[in-house]
Amino acid sequence: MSDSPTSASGTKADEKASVSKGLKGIKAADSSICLVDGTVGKLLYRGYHIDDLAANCTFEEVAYLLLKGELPNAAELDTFDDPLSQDAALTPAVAEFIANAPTDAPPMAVLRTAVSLAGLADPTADDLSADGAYRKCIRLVAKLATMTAAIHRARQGKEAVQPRPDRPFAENFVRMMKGSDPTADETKAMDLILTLHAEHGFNASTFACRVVIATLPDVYGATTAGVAALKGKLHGGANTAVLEALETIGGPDGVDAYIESVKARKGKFMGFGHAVYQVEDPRAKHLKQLSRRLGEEQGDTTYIDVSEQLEEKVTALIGKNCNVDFYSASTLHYLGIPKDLFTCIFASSRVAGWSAHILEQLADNKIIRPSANYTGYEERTVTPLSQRG
Ligand SMILES: CC(=O)SCCNC(=O)CCNC(=O)[C@H](O)C(C)(C)COP(=O)(O)OP(=O)(O)OC[C@H]1O[C@@H](n2cnc3c(N)ncnc32)[C@H](O)[C@@H]1OP(=O)(O)O
Ligand SMILES: O=C([O-])CC(=O)C(=O)O
Repeated sequence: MSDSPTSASGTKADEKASVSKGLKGIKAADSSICLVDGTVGKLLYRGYHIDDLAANCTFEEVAYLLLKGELPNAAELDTFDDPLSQDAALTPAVAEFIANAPTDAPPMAVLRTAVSLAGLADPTADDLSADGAYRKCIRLVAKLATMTAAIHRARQGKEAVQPRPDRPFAENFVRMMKGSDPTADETKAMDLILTLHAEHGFNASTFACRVVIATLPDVYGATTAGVAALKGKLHGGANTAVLEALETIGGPDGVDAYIESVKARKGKFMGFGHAVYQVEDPRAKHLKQLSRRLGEEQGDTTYIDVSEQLEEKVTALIGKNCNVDFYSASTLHYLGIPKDLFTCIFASSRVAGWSAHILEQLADNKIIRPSANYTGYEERTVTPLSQRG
């Protein structure tokens, strides 16, 4: 059966009908969560500019804003913090799965499975009432950071560090990864990274969450889809690919040769280009500054020096700016995080945006089912197997 109206002649469907490949530029639903204006590089979460949020809010405040629509006052934030910290601990099955996962498995694959497994341990997983779905979302915002930290520890053969309900989110996150208290600077850096990555409209992973939740399964399944989509190197996985590029380049002297090698194999420059921004990604400058500061504090600016050179040369060459993944690579590296964990850090933040979209989709649901411009055979008859050449 054709998936779209066929031509009047009844022969092959019209191959020239207009499609928007990748749904680029198509508005698939109303949403009040995020504005991304790619022509001027403007990003608003619920009407607040990303620069304003980056300067003035913690990740908890941003998560509250995304999920509830307004910034919290102090009392509201306290109330929000309760489930956020109490739900942070992992259930035994999930903790055990992470502790025993193959250490060479991609951390994002472990995270994806852990999120799905967490759904099995929640007897209320299928409750999609407004309250029920909200509680699941908070649970996942709380747990992805704990999962990420536990994955990091397990890969080093170390015991997971339990979350401390009395600690702020970013501090707890770094603490669970390091196994000791972070410095105020490390906590601030993590807070900024989490805020900058939390939300970005109908990006691929968020859209995947919305497609899944729109069939009314459960929040865990929708979030699993988000993790699965974010893993790819054209999306969240680009941050790992950027660090691989920096390692290949080695130092400022290697930049030109690297650019030539990408050109020669007609490859893509990881961390450059964006589906929406035609100008600078407004998050990149924050990460660039943070990366330089961390590099200077550590007395090793190699990767930030290389990144800045690469940015200048690649932008001039391909006419595309760097995106959020570009400077997050050197930043996370300076924070001592191994490159294949970068995308899990991204997921631990983006889960706030995914959750807001899951709740928004549920509040005014319509199954998401676009059509294809069918370009195959119109209709033909089956030749019996014995007669096929
Ligand atoms: C959090 C995020 O997801 S941010 C994005 C992270 N991804 C990356 O950094 C990977 C590298 N970048 C890319 O692959 C792309 O720019 C994407 C996937 C981000 C956006 O893709 P599109 O919406 O198709 O971008 P756009 O329409 O501008 O691309 C048109 C052409 O420009 C060229 N182009 C785009 N980005 C790049 C790049 N980084 N390097 C070289 N050429 C590029 C390609 O020829 C592309 O066509 P193709 O995809 O058929 O090869
Ligand atoms: O919006 C997109 O296409 C990619 C994304 O998630 C982001 O830039 O944060």
